[in-house]
Amino acid sequence: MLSSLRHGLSPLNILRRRRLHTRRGDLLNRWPGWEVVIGIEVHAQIRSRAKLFSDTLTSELGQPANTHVSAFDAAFPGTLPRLNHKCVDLAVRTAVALNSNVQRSSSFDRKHYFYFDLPAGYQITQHYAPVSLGGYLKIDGDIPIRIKQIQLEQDTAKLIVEPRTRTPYIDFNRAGSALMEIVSEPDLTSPEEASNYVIRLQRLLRAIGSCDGSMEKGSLRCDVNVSVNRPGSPPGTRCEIKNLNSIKFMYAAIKCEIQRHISILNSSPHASVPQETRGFNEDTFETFKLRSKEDAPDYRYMPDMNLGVLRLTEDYIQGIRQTMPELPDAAWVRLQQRYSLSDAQIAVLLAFDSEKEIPYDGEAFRDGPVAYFERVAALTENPRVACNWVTNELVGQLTARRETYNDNTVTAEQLAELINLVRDKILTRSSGQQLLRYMLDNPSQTASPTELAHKLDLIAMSHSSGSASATMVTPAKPAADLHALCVAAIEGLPSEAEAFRRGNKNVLNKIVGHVMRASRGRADALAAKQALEELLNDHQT
Ligand SMILES: Nc1ncnc2c1ncn2[C@@H]1O[C@H](COP(=O)(O)OP(=O)(O)OP(=O)(O)O)[C@@H](O)[C@H]1O
Ligand SMILES: [Mg+2]
Ligand SMILES: [Mg+2]
Repeated sequence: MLSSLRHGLSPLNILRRRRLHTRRGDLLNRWPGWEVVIGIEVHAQIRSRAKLFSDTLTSELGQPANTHVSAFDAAFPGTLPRLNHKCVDLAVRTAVALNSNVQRSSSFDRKHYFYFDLPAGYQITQHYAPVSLGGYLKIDGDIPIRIKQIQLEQDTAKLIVEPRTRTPYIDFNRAGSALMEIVSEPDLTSPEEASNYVIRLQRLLRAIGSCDGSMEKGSLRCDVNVSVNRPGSPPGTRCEIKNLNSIKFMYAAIKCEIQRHISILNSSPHASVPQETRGFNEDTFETFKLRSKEDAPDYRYMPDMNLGVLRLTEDYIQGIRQTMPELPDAAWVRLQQRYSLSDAQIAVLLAFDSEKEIPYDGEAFRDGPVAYFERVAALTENPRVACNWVTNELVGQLTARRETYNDNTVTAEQLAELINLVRDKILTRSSGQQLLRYMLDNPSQTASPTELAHKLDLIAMSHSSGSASATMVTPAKPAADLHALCVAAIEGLPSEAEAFRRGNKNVLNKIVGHVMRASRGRADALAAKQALEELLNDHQT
C-alpha cells in the first residue's frame, strides 16, 4: 500500500487496479490455454459542415437521397479535389487528444476498387503518410491501448437494396464526407476491453467535438481484427470483421470469432486459421466469410497527384493544442477532487454530459450537463445533493419524457432555488419532484420556483410554526393543516391507533402513510410521525 501511495495512487485507485488485474486474469481463464489479440480500425465521420474535398454540405441521416452531391462527389470528369481545412483541424484535434504525433507533412493516396458505392473507382485515403502516428488511449483507468495511426479519408456512397425486388439504389449524400480512420495496435485482450476501448473513444471524440460518435447513425463504424495464440507463441493469423455498427454486435462478433479460431486450431495439431475478411450476421450472431486473403483486392495504391503535400506548422499544431477542451479523464478527476462526488455520480454525470449537442467544425460547445451541474452546485450548499438532483431527478424526468439534456428548459438558477427550498424544508422532496415536473411541462426561464410552489399549493406542512418554512415564506397552509390531517388519520384508522396505544409501535408507519397520501406529498414524513406520536401519546395520558 505504501509503495503504491508513493506512486501517487489513491486507495480507491489501488482497489480499482487490483480489480482490473484480477478481471484481466479471470477473462484470460475463459479460454484456457489461449491468448486473444484484438486490434480495431475505427472509421469516425468528421463533424464538419462540408465534405473532405468539395464544398458540398454534409448530410444528416434521413435527408432525401442525392440532395448533397456535387459534381466532384459523383466523380464527374474534370472535377478536382480541394482539401477542407476544417476537417484537418478536427483530425489534428483528435490526434492531440489521443497523444498521437501529428505529422508535419502527410499526403493522400488513391485506393482502387470497383463497387457501386465508389463513383471514381478509387477512394482518396492516406496510405503511405498519414496525418498522425502513434499515441494511446487509456481504458479501465490505466491500461494504455496504443494507437498505430490516424488517417484522413473519404467516405463512400450508400448502397441501399430494396429487399422485395432486390434492386440496388445508390445515395450519394455520404460520398466524399470526411472520415478519420483511427487504427489501434493489437493491444486489446478480450471482447470486454474492445468494447471499453470503443466506448472511451466515442466519449473522447464527442468531448472534443470531432465526431458525434453515434454508431446507430453510422458516424462511427468498427472493423475488428481478431486472432488467438498459445501463451508464449507469436500472435496468430488475424481475421478482420468488417463494419460493426454497435457495441453489442462488436462484442458478440469478437466472442464468436475467438471460439471459431479456437475450434479450428483444436481440430488437428496442424490446423491453421486462414486469414479472411468476414462479416457479422446480426440475426444468427455469427461471423461469415466475405473473402480470403487470396482473393483480397489489389488496391493499387498510388499518390493522388491532384493533391499536394499537407504541411502543418508547429504553430498550427500548438494552436490546436491550446484550444483543447477538458477531456473526460481530466473531468473525472476534477469532479472527484473539487466536489467529492462518488464514482457512480461522476459516471452518470459524464454519461449525461455526452448527450450534449456536438457543434459543427469545432465551433464552441453550448454548456453541457457538467457545466450545468457546476452552476447548480455553486448556488447550493451540498454538491452531492445538487448532483443527485441533476443526475437522478432531472435526468430521470427527462428520460421518462423521452427527452435529452438538450431539451431541458429548467435553468441552473431555477433548479438551485428548488433544491434550496427542499433543503430548507419549505418543500418536501416529493413536492420538489412535482414542482420540477411542472416546470418541465410549463417551460419558463423567468418563473420563480418559490412562487410556483405557492401557486401550486406545494408548500410543506410543518408541525411546528417556528420551522424554517414559517420564517422563509408564509406557508399557504399553516402547521394546523398537518395537525388536522393527523387527527383525521387517527380517526380514520381507529384500530391502528388503538394498537399503537397498546404498544405496537410498527403500526405507526401505516398511519404516517395515510397522512402522506392525504397531504399529496406536502407533509414531511418525520414531522408527521412526530405529530402523530404526540397526538396518540397525549390521548393516552
Ligand atoms: N495478430 C493480430 N491479431 C489481431 N489484430 C491484429 C493482429 N495484427 C494486427 N492487428 C490489427 O489489425 C489492424 C490492421 O489495420 P490496418 O489499417 O493497419 O491494415 P488493414 O486492415 O490491412 O488495412 P485496411 O485499412 O485496408 O483494412 C490493426 O488494428 C492492428 O492492430
Ligand atoms: Mg485500416
Ligand atoms: Mg482493416
